[in-house]
Amino acid sequence: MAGRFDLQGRHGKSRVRVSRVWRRPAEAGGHLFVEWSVAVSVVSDCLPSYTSDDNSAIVATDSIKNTVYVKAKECTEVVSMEEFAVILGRHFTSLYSQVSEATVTIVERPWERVAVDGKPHSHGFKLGSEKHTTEVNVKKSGSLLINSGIQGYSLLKTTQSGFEGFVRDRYTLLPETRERIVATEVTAWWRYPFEHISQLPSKPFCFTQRYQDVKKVLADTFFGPPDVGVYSPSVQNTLYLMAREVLTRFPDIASVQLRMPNLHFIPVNLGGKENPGLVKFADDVYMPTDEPHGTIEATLSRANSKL
Ligand SMILES: O=c1[nH]c(=O)c2[nH]c(=O)[nH]c2[nH]1
Repeated sequence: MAGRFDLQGRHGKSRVRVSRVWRRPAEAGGHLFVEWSVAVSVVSDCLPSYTSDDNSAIVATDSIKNTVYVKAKECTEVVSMEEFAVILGRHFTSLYSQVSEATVTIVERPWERVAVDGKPHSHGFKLGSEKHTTEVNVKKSGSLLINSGIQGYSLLKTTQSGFEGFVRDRYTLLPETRERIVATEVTAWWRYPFEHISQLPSKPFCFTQRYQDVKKVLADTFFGPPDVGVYSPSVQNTLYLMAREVLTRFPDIASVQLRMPNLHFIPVNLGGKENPGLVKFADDVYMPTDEPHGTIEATLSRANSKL
């Protein structure tokens, strides 16, 4: 077989759901709570398990799943999802000689502390919408890649958006406009600059704070100032300004990728022979639809980045 085929495999466990509570007293801010869906995938030298009945090198995916709970238990101090992913990646690549590489992906369920009578509750949470995600790759050498992101960040504004000057040919029906609703569900990914375990910051929780900061910069740029907003000539331009602001504000983010579907709100004009002008659109009644929708995405990196 050797020489004829090149076999590369990986295995792991997906959708390992784990929650953890860190029980701080109310005076210290109350309980911290997270719910994560973890996926672990290892590159492991266990080729005989593919080509024969020899499973002797396989770290069972069931053991991989168990490890997620063991490590969660061991995290007696608060950790961010990025740190937890690094802990798992280091574990698999250091404990098992046959594992050369591990990729750990985590999606957080967005439980948010509730406020009762305007006061943050010490142990009450409600589910939010957009999700923090991370994908961490750890190699046996200690080399590292950390990407984090946001999924399902739904943003909409009712004005200060238009679309003009695009190609007009025999296929074009869309009227030009300087007044429309723009809505999207942002997916963002960005890369942190740490390329080796030894470069990781020791300050706990900085990844979580950075997620909150990026989220705010994305939304603030999308919306503009609260009273007047900011005009968007296209989703493309708004996407670029959002990405540029992330790189400008956070020098340690090397590149950012944004996917922003254009979720259409179509002007409603109804009328027939007998009832012309039954509903005449005056920037008021729309038909929302996400099928079909525009797809707009781009990656912005620093020009001199080696990444
Ligand atoms: O902001 C937009 N970008 C497009 O590329 C596009 N295409 C389209 O039909 N509407 C829009 N809007």
